[in-house]
Amino acid sequence: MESTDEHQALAVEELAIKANSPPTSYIVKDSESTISTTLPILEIPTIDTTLLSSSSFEAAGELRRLRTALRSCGYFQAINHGMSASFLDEVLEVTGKFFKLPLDEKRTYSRDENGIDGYGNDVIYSDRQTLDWNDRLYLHVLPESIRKCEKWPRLPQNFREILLEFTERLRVMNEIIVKAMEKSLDLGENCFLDQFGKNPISLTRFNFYPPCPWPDRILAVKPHGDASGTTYLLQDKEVEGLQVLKDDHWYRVPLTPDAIVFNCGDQLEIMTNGIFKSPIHRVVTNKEKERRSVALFFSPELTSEIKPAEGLIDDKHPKLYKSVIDYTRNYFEHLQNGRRPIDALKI
Ligand SMILES: O=C(O)CCC(=O)C(=O)O
Ligand SMILES: [Fe+2]
Repeated sequence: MESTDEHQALAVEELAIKANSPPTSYIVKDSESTISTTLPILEIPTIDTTLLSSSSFEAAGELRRLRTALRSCGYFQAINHGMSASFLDEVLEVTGKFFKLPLDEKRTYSRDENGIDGYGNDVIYSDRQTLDWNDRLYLHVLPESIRKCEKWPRLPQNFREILLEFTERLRVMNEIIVKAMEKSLDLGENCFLDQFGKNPISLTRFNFYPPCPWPDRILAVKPHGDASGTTYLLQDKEVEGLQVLKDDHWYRVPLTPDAIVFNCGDQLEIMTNGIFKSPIHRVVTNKEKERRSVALFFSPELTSEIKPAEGLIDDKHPKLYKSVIDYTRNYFEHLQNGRRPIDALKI
């Protein structure tokens, strides 16, 4: 178990069993991050989703809290989102069941060389890359025309049904939240929604993090800002791991039973001319326990031009980002080469 190539061909779940020393390609370089699991907890506000779209007196206060949260750290926890606790349990349960299938079965859904959808781990762009201690399944769900149905697990049997339901619930919630963002910044209706286009893209990432014997040297997901417009995360109920960089310090994101963790992605940072932050976050590993999470990313349709909203730009607030079409195209390559993809668009 010494050669780098050999490690790269393995699923992380296999490495977790076979490696008897930390695999070189997974060890975090000193310059990248100092890993600690004993950090302060990030106080992220709780936002009532239903209240955001109501016309009640309290709605204005909720919109202000939303704006404050997204300006300061780009995160909040959404409650009152209409999904029952038992449904969210099912989402985590089908995720766990999929990753517990035999490796050979999971590999029938392996990602194609140039594709995104399917089962696998980090795509290798260079031999200096640091790999993540994470097996994952990526599936596009919306628009229907871009689904790669052959990568959708047939087991567990209710997997597809749960994925469709979860996506539909979050699609509706995303519209409420994006509209609330427009309102909170006093922008015209649909100013951001129009940039998402008629057929926004939804991409789901099912994450499985096996226990890692070297949590102080290996990260489960290295620091990144999401490529999306908006991200909705269902965290494991018992095992923490997500950390966020705020004012140059790392904080732990608390577990949020029955809540959905929201964060802005890079494309929303661009649309808001940097007012809302796409937070840098990472995931640490756990020595004893495995962890699951499900992230759902909404992005503008591929032909849509993403740009800072006109209403946010004036003499005092110049445009900070160039316009871009298909932001996600070069995202992974930049990221895996240690660059922050959004920096390439800064004016
Ligand atoms: O597993 C988590 O808590 C977060 C995962 C994440 O950041 C991602 O999938 O982009
Ligand atoms: Fe992320």
